[in-house]
Amino acid sequence: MERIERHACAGGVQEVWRHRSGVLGCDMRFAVYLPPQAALGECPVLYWLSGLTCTEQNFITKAGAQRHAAEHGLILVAPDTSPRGEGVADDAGYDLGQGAGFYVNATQAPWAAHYRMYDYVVDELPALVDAHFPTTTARGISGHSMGGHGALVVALRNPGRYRSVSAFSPIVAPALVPWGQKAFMAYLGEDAAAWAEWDATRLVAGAKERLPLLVDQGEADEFLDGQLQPSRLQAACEAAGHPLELRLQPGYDHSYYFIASFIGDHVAHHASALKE
Ligand SMILES: N[C@@H](CCC(=O)N[C@@H](CSC=O)C(=O)NCC(=O)O)C(=O)O
Repeated sequence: MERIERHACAGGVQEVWRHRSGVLGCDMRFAVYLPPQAALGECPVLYWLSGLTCTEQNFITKAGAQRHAAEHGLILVAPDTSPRGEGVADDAGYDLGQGAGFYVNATQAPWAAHYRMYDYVVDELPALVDAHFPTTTARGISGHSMGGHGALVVALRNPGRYRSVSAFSPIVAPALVPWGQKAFMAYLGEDAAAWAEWDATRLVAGAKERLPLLVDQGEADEFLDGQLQPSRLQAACEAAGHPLELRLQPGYDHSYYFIASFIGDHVAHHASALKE
């Protein structure tokens, strides 16, 4: 593992690391923010999953989360959004292939050889982070759009592993919208049953743990009706009795300006669960 960036930030340190991923079969980068408290002892970790077209850079350069993490003593970890490299399958579209891993384990050629972002986020990355940084066992997970879908699915599929979960503008029902349908057809094939395992609105009904979901959604989001459809998550949560706080924010779009406006609330939400 090699550190390739280090910047003083909000009293702590923002770093970017490169490592060989055995799960993905390629070199990967992830960002880690170490708050000032990490110099003195162990801190809980909040994982952030970014959206389509992102790398590990978007969140750390645009969201302004570091000052909130410093206030609450949380380590932030933000991985890249897919495997990458010359030998890794790709697509001409921005919504499939490199930059668009969708946090699933692909089963179909040519994607299955490298696209296992779920295993990477759930197992390989936390093991690496815990081995190299001063972490407690307390973990939260959040994300945006494709990464919001990823955060919800990862938390719902892993009862007991995360103490908190939240999302900005998540793709809540990927099996029913164009972004998700394109990715799932490519990565998972035609079997609808396989798709349901990666769809938050389908997973809520059978969730083994009723971990409260915090979701922020901009009402002026250009993808709201076509790709995001948060009312589907609301209906699924109501039917299952799953706690959901869905906050519709007037005037906000899909961008990181929206995330930057409310990331403080999300970090505080995670901190209250992670520091219990
Ligand atoms: N057509 C756009 C789509 C890309 C886009 O909007 N990406 C979002 C996430 S969308 C869902 O996962 C994003 O986070 N972009 C990066 C950023 O820094 O804003 C395009 O290709 O521009």
